[in-house]
Amino acid sequence: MTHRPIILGIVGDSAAGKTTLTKGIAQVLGEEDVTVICTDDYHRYDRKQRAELGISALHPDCNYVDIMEQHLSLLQNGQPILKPIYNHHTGAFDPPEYIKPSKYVIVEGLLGYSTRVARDCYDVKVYLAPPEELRYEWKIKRDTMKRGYTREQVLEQLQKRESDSEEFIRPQRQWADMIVTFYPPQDDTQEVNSHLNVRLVLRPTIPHPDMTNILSPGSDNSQSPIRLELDRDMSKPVDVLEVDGHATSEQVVQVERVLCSTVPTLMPFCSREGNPDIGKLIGTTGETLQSYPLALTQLLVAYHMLKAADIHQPGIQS
Ligand SMILES: Nc1ncnc2c1ncn2[C@@H]1O[C@H](COP(=O)(O)OP(=O)(O)OP(=O)(O)O)[C@@H](O)[C@H]1O
Ligand SMILES: O=C(CO)[C@H](O)[C@H](O)COP(=O)(O)O
Repeated sequence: MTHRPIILGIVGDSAAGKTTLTKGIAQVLGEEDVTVICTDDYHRYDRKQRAELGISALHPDCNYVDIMEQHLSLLQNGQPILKPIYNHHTGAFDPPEYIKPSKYVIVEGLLGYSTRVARDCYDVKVYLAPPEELRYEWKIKRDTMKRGYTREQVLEQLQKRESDSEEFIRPQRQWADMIVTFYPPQDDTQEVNSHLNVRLVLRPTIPHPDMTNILSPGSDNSQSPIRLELDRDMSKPVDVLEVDGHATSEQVVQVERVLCSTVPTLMPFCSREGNPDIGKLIGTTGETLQSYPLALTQLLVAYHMLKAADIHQPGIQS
């Protein structure tokens, strides 16, 4: 019998942090159990053709959205796919690869929630929405260091793509179960990336863990480095979990405890169990950073994957 994998979507604009979050979650779930698909592989044109046609990679017409949908449906049914490969170093396509889905599949990319068929394939949907200034900074550093662009070329691209970002990328926020925004603390715009705060918008489209006991009843939590608040997102009511970059290990452990009390299989991945890699990321200049806000984000997403596995794959979870 073919087991149906649990599928996580991670969508957001270019350099919003999708690959970084994907790597962290795969590390939490165990890389041998995770298949990662990047939807950049479904680009219709290579870099040279896009420049000639004057079309951006963000436009649905610049992508084989139909093949992406078909592959998502196959993966959802536990079937293998023959996936194209877009190579960011050469700006061209490599020979396709044959992929069999593991227990968990993470699909990250630009247009993952752009159609109903695609959206219906995910168990958990995350959208990344850093402030545009931070995203620009990340994109300039990443594209100049890893994709062979000059700073001027990246800035020109960002400017040219803005209308497609507005029309095709940002509206996908509405379909997410969880919206993740890393941002620098207000009092320090030069804050290093490991101390960024995170704002997690939790939509009631999936059952989130009950975190009310991390609040001291009756007290004002506005000054606390970890806060649970009620708010609105796209005019709909949501819960918001805020974690400041300077939250201490003890405070973070409190939240980890809440997550692990409902999903004990998450326990080995928590920082209190001595998982040294949780929250680690490679910075834009290749340096290794560690962030508690990132660690908690990874754990919360992993929590939802493990919960979904409990429901859809009973018996095969370790
Ligand atoms: N949470 C974070 N904290 C600090 N730095 C981050 C974070 N997320 C991403 N970055 C930095 O931003 C850069 C771009 O991130 P990443 O490659 O994950 O984006 P992406 O959304 O996958 O981009 P693309 O879609 O263009 O491939 C990374 O090189 C990393 O240094
Ligand atoms: O928006 C992007 C997501 O990564 C890239 O710009 C797009 O995939 C094209 O890649 P490249 O710039 O390497 O040709």
